[in-house]
Amino acid sequence: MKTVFIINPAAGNGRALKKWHRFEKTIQFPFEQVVTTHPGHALAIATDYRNSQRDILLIGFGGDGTLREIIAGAAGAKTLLVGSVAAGSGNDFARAYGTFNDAQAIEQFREKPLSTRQDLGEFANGKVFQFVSSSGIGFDAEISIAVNRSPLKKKLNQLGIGKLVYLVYVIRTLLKFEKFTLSVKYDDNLVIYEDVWLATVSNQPYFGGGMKISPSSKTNDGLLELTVVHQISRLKLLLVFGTVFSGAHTRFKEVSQMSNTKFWLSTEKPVCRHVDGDDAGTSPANEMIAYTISQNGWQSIKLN
Ligand SMILES: Nc1ncnc2c1ncn2[C@@H]1O[C@H](COP(=O)(O)OP(=O)(O)OP(=O)(O)O)[C@@H](O)[C@H]1O
Repeated sequence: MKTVFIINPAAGNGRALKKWHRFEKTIQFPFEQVVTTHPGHALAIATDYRNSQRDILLIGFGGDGTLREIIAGAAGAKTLLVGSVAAGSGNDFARAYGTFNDAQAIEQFREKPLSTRQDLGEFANGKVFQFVSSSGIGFDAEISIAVNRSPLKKKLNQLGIGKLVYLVYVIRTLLKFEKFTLSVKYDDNLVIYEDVWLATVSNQPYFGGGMKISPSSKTNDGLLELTVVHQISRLKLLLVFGTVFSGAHTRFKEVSQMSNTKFWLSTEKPVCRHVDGDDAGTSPANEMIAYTISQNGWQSIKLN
C-alpha cells in the first residue's frame, strides 16, 4: 500500500520536524514524504490524492490541526485511508482514533490493512468549516486562539516551559471573559441559555489535550454531542475544569449535554470560535448556524 507521510514542522510547538527526522531513520518500507510549508498545505496535499485508483495510506505527522486538514481533503475518497503519528501539542485525534507508535506498527498495518468509516462534523458560515474532534464557541476557543497567537508561547518554548502559557491564558481569559447568551435549536425544541461560558459540539470524547468533555461521543454513530457550560461562578468553573479530565463534570447542574444529528446555534453577539483547537473566526450575532455531520465520511485506520 502506497504510504505518504504529511509532516507539519510547526506542530508540537515546532518539535515535530526533529521527531520526524528521528522517526524517518527507523522506517523499513517504501514511502513518500511531504513537509507542509503553510497552513492549508496538508489539505491541498490530501486533495491531490483524491482521484487515485489505488489505495493510499496518508499518515499525518502532527497534531489535531494537521489531521483535520488531511481528513477534510480525503473525506469521501474511498481509496484514501488516514492514520497518524502523534506529534502535536494536544493530540486529541490520537486519543480517539488511535495512532502509530512506531514505524514497525505501520509496517504491520500495511501487511493487513483494516479501515473503518468515520464521521466528519461541519457547519457553514460564509464557507464550510469542518471538524474531526470538536468545534467550540466561547471560553475554550478564546484560550486556544490566544495561545496559538501568543508571542509568549515562542519564548516559553525556547525555555522548555511552553505548557505554562496555557495556564497564563486560562487565568487571563477567566478574568476578562464576557459571558454570552446562546440559543440552541434541535428537532422542534428551542432552548435559550444565559451566562454561557462555552458551547462545544463534539464528535469524539476529548478536547483541549486530554479533557474528556463529551464522554458519550462516538466517532461513527452519525451523531454530535453539544455541551453547554452556563450560569457558573469563576471559582466553580475552575473546579469543573479540574473534573473534565475524568469526565465527572457532567454531574454539575451548570453543564448541559445533549445528542442529536443536527444543532442550530446562535449567539447574541460575536464570540470566538474554534475547529479542533484552531481559530475559526467568530460566531455571527443572532444568526442560526447548523452544526451537522458531513455527507462525506472518511476512512480511518483500524488498529487492533
Ligand atoms: N509550515 C507551517 N508553518 C506554520 N504553520 C503550519 C505549517 N504547516 C501547517 N501549519 C499549521 O499548523 C497548525 C497547527 O498544527 P497542529 O494542530 O497539527 O499542531 P499542534 O497545535 O501542535 O497540535 P494539537 O492541535 O494537537 O494541539 C495547523 O492548523 C496547520 O494549518
